[in-house]
Amino acid sequence: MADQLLSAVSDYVSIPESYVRPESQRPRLNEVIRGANIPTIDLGSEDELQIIAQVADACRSFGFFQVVNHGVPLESMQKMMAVASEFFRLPPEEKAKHYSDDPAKKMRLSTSFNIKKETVRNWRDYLRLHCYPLEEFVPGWPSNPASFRDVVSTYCREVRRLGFRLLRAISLSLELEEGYMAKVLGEQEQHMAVNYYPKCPEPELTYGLQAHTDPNALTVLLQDPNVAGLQVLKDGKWIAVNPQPDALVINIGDQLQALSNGRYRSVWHRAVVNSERERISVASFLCPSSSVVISPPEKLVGDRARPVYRTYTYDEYYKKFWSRNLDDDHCLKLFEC
Ligand SMILES: COc1cc(/C=C/C(=O)SCCNC(=O)CCNC(=O)[C@H](O)C(C)(C)COP(=O)(O)OP(=O)(O)OC[C@H]2O[C@@H](n3cnc4c(N)ncnc43)[C@H](O)[C@@H]2OP(=O)(O)O)ccc1O
Ligand SMILES: O=C(O)CCC(=O)C(=O)O
Ligand SMILES: [Fe+2]
Repeated sequence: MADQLLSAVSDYVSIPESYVRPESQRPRLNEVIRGANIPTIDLGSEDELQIIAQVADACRSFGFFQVVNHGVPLESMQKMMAVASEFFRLPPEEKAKHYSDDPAKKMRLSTSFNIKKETVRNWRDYLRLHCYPLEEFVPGWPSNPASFRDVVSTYCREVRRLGFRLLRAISLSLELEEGYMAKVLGEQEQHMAVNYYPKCPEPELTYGLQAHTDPNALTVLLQDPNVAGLQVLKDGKWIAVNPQPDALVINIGDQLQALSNGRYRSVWHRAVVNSERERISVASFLCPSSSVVISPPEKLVGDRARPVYRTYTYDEYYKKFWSRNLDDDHCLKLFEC
């Protein structure tokens, strides 16, 4: 029901019980490392070999990096954030038209993560869109704000181009042919989560989105340049990602961890909230289509007797992924040989 949306209420003075995590699962914000940040890679550099080396290093050590000079125009990023903000400011009755709890829907507005299933809620509303091929999905997207479809489809096209450019760099960084990952991952699906995290009066007690890894291949995250909230797990410690105004955040998803035979890492990350400011982020997920077979190339199996993970289809993987809780053990563990 649409009245479950956090954005249907103008301000909270305390958080309802249904959002309060048990003591042992709280974010412990005072223990988070600030000022360390994830690597930043300048994709505009003329030194391609250096870019590829930096990509290899970031994917191995953090599984996360920010990119600048990435080819997505700043204007397009700003318009995407503006239209997302306008969408969540629409009157509740307008947003209610898009509300659904059914995860199989290809366009829906919902709250938390999966309210039919979870025991504790997240401090988050989200709009989820299937984005590829655009001509199939755009007619089903919201038409209010009036510029929504134009702005979001332009942004989606640009992000897709960036995604394929990154897959090329990732292939080369693993000493594979430049088109290897794009070919193996096939005609990739593209999904978007527009995340809205309202101000939260008790941010120590809850999450925007609890710890998880992304089940897809590669994620491109646009975030509010002025409000931090994304945190990445590194060596057992949570590191706060400081947003850079012109940067996009890239992370390796589970499928690239499997295809690289464990060399590149799909790492745990989470979104926390704060009491001062709302935050918006826009996650674009490049996903293999469901029939794609995931198995690393011979070259990356190397001298080992067998790959780290057994061969599976993406369909098999994401059914398993969704049948668990988001913060259970790493889903790839269930596919180890
Ligand atoms: C953490 O957030 C994410 C998400 C992503 C996503 C990257 C992708 O790769 S998206 C590609 C996967 N496709 C979808 O999510 C489309 C929506 N779901 C479906 O089409 C189907 O549910 C299904 C995934 C194909 C499974 O179908 P079926 O076998 O018929 O079983 P169901 O009864 O539909 O679902 C099983 C179980 O999982 C729950 N669930 C399914 N999808 C989602 C979802 N998108 N979000 C939350 N929960 C989901 C469903 O409710 C069922 O739960 P039960 O307890 O009722 O069994 C990338 C990065 C991210 O951070
Ligand atoms: O909002 C964020 O910073 C993280 C979002 C995220 O990890 C996701 O949507 O998968
Ligand atoms: Fe994520």
